[in-house]
Amino acid sequence: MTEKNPRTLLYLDGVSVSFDGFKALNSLSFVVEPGELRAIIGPNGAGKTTMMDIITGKTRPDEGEVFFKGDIDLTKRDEAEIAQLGIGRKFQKPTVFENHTVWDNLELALNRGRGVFATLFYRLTGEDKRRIEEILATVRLTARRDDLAAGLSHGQKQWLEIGMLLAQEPELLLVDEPVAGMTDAETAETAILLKDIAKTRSVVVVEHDMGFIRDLGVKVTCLAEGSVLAEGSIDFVSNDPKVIENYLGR
Ligand SMILES: Nc1ncnc2c1ncn2[C@@H]1O[C@H](COP(=O)(O)OP(=O)(O)OP(=O)(O)O)[C@@H](O)[C@H]1O
Repeated sequence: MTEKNPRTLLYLDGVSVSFDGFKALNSLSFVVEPGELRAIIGPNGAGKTTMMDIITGKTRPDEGEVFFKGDIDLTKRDEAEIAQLGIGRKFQKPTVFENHTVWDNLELALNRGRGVFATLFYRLTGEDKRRIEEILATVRLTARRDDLAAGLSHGQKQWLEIGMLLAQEPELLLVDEPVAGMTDAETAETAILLKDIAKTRSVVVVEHDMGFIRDLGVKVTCLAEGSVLAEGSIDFVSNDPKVIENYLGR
């Protein structure tokens, strides 16, 4: 049982969910503190995606507690409400608007909460522009601001989408396999970028790339068969015989 602290940003305890009798999550407990960057590793089918689905309200747990910012019960909220509460999710595949410029993608993301009609007549304030400039710098796309998103590399599209999520000012950002398909240079830059982002919010990143996880240099949680197998520094986790047997040694 995990001790619940009112300052804890995300708190999962004893979370289980089954699909057709198969336990995808099995009494999972997981805690993220404000401003924390956490890496999640684990074999295929370990429950990493299902855990993200539970946090974002896509899947309901059969059992267990899921709280955000101390006392907000996420199991009672739907996906839209959870996004509104400040939980952003980056899926594996980038879904940027290819035929719009980098700047316009960020402007659209900034306007997302305003509704279609309001957006049509909305003019960016100086503050909005300053915010977009800041996001461009964070996601390393200042020099590409006027280029169509279609012309970006795969890695840059991933960064743009992270920028679009930042426009929503999430307190918790969930990022699923961001470096899959990236070049080595982009992968190294993504580790720096996520560390920058985690200076102002919490980030949970799922990845299989162990070099990238090592670059992050943060606490790692290894999931297997729907629960936590090991948790701690990368050296601690990667030397755990259970982790070697279930994941690294495969
Ligand atoms: N909606 C669903 N219906 C049936 N089974 C599901 C569903 N979602 C997940 N599962 C099963 O639950 C298990 C956990 O899957 P999950 O996608 O969470 O693992 P994962 O750790 O994200 O794996 P990967 O690294 O391959 O993405 C898998 O065996 C999967 O087939």
